[in-house]
Amino acid sequence: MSALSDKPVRLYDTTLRDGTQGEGFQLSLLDKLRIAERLDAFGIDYIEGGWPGSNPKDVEFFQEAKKLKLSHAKLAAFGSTRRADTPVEQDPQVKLLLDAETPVVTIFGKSWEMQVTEVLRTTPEENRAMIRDTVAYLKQHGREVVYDAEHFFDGYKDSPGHALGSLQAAAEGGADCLVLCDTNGGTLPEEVMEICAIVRARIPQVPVGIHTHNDCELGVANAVAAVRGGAVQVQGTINGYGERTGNCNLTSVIPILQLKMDMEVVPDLTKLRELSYFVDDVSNNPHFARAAFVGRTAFAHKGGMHVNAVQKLARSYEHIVPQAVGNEQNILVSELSGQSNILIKAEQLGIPLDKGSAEAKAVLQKVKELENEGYSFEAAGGSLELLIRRELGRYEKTFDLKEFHTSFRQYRDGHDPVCEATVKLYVGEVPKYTVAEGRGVVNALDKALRGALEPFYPEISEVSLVDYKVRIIDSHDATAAKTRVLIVSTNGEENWGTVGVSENIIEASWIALVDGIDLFLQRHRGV
Ligand SMILES: CC(=O)SCCNC(=O)CCNC(=O)[C@H](O)C(C)(C)COP(=O)(O)OP(=O)(O)OC[C@H]1O[C@@H](n2cnc3c(N)ncnc32)[C@H](O)[C@@H]1OP(=O)(O)O
Ligand SMILES: CC(=O)C(=O)O
Repeated sequence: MSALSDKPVRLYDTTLRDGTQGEGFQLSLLDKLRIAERLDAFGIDYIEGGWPGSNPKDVEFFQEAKKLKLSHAKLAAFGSTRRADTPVEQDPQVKLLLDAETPVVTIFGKSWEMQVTEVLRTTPEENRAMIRDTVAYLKQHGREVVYDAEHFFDGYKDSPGHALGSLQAAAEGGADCLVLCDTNGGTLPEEVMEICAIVRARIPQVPVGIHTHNDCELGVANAVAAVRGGAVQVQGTINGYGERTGNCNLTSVIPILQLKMDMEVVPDLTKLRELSYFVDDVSNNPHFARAAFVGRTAFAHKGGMHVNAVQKLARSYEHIVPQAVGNEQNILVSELSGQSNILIKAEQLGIPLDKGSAEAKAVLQKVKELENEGYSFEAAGGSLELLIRRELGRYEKTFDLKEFHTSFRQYRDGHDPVCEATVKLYVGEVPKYTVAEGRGVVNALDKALRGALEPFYPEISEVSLVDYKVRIIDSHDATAAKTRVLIVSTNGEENWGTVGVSENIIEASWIALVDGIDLFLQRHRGV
C-alpha cells in the first residue's frame, strides 16, 4: 500500500529549504528547529529541513532535529541525484543525505532534455541512470524516497517522451512519490491539470505530487489544478516564501483544500493565522496585510455598502467565516463609510448609537471632512475614538495647551546635536511650563508634555510611544504638501494609533502625540 494513501492529500512543507532560497528569508538553526516544531503541531505531514550537502547549518539541523519530539510529521532531507559518471555509493552528496538519518529523503533530478545536455552536460541515458541509481540506493537504505522532477512541465511540453522517461526511471528505482515541479513557475493551471492526469495514467503505480512556484501568481492555482488532476502530495511554504517570487503558499492552499474542496488535511485550521504570523516573526519579516485568508485585511470591510450588508449577513461579503482560519472581521472607518461603520465602532466603544440619529450623522460628517483634509482613521482608532467621544459629549478636557516651542542645535565642536522643546499648558487653573531635551524633536516634545502632565496625572508614566510614521500627502487644493503623522502608543497591554495632519511636520506630530496621551487619560479616568 502506498505511504500516501490514508489521507486525500499530504502536505509537504519546504519553508526550511525552498523558503530560505527566497530573498530576505533567512533562518538560524534555532529558528529552523522552532518552525519545524510548529509545523508538526499544526499537522504538516512532511517537513523538508534543508540540504545537508549545502552548508554546515543544515547538517547540524538534522543532528539537532533528532531531539525534537515530533508527533506527526516526517522529516525529509533534500539533495540532488548522484553526479554524472560517479557511482552512487561514492557520491559525497548522497552520503550526506544518508548521514542525515531522516525517514524521508527527497532528491531532485532533471526532466527537461535541454537541462540535461546544457546544464548537466551529460546524455539522457546517463541522466535516467543517475535518477534510477540514486532512488534505488536510498530505498536500499530504508528511506521513503520523494522524487522531485525539476522543470517537469517545461520538459514535458518540450519532449513528452524524455520527461516521462525520467519519471519512469525514478519509478523503476522504487520512488514513493513522483513530484511534478513547475520550477520556473510559468505553467498555466489547465496545463498542470492535464499533464498530471497523463502522468497518473502512464505511471499509475506511483502517487504523484506537485511543487509549484509563483512567477505568474499561479502557485496556489496550479497546486489546486494538480490535485484536480490526481496529485496527492502538495508541496509549498508558509506565507509563500521561496526562490524568486516564491512557492505555492500553504497558508492559502491549505484552507482551499479543507474548506472548498472538502479534504481534511489538518486537524485544526483555526491555528493557521497564528502559524503564518509565527513564521513572519521568526524570520523577522513584516506580515503581508493583504494575504488571502490570514492577512490583516482579508476580512476588513471599508465601503459603507459592504459594512451595512455584512452586519445583516456576514457572508454577503465574506467567502468563509474568518474564525475558521483564526482570523476576524474588521470594520474600517474612512471617507468611504456610511453610518453603519460608525455605529459598529461606537458600539465597540460601549457607546450605542442609532442609525439616522443626529450624533451618528455628525460623526460621519466629521470623519469625511477630516479625511478630506488628509486625515486617515483606518490605522488611527485612537483618534477616531476621541472624535466620537467629543461629538457625543463623552469627553472631558484634561488640559489646555497655551503654546509649545521646539529647537534643534547643531554644534561645530563635535558635541552631539540637541533637540529642545518647551510646553506651556494649564490643568484647570494651574499653569505649567516645562522644558526637555530629546534625541529628536518628537522625543523632546513627548518628554516636555509628560513633564508638564505627570504631576497631575502620574498614570501617564505607563504610556510610551512604539511607532512613529510620517507620510507626505497632497493637500486637497494641491498647492502645498501636507504631512500626516501616525503614532502608535502603548500601556504595555494595549496599543492605540493616533493621527495628526498639518503642513508642518512638528505640528502634525504634536497633534498625534497629544491625542495619544489624551485618549489614555479619557479611558483611565472612565469618562
Ligand atoms: C530547483 C531547485 O530549487 S534545486 C535546489 C537549488 N538550491 C540550491 O542550489 C541551494 C543549495 N546549493 C548549494 O549550496 C550549492 O549550489 C551546492 C553545494 C549544492 C553545489 O555547489 P558547487 O559544487 O560549488 O556547484 P555549483 O552550485 O556551482 O553548481 C551546481 C552543480 O550541480 C550540478 N547539478 C545540477 N543539477 C543536478 C542534478 N539534478 N543532479 C546532479 N547534479 C546536478 C550542476 O551541473 C553543477 O555542476 P557542474 O558545474 O559540474 O556542471
Ligand atoms: C525541486 C524544486 O525546488 C523545484 O523544482 O522548484
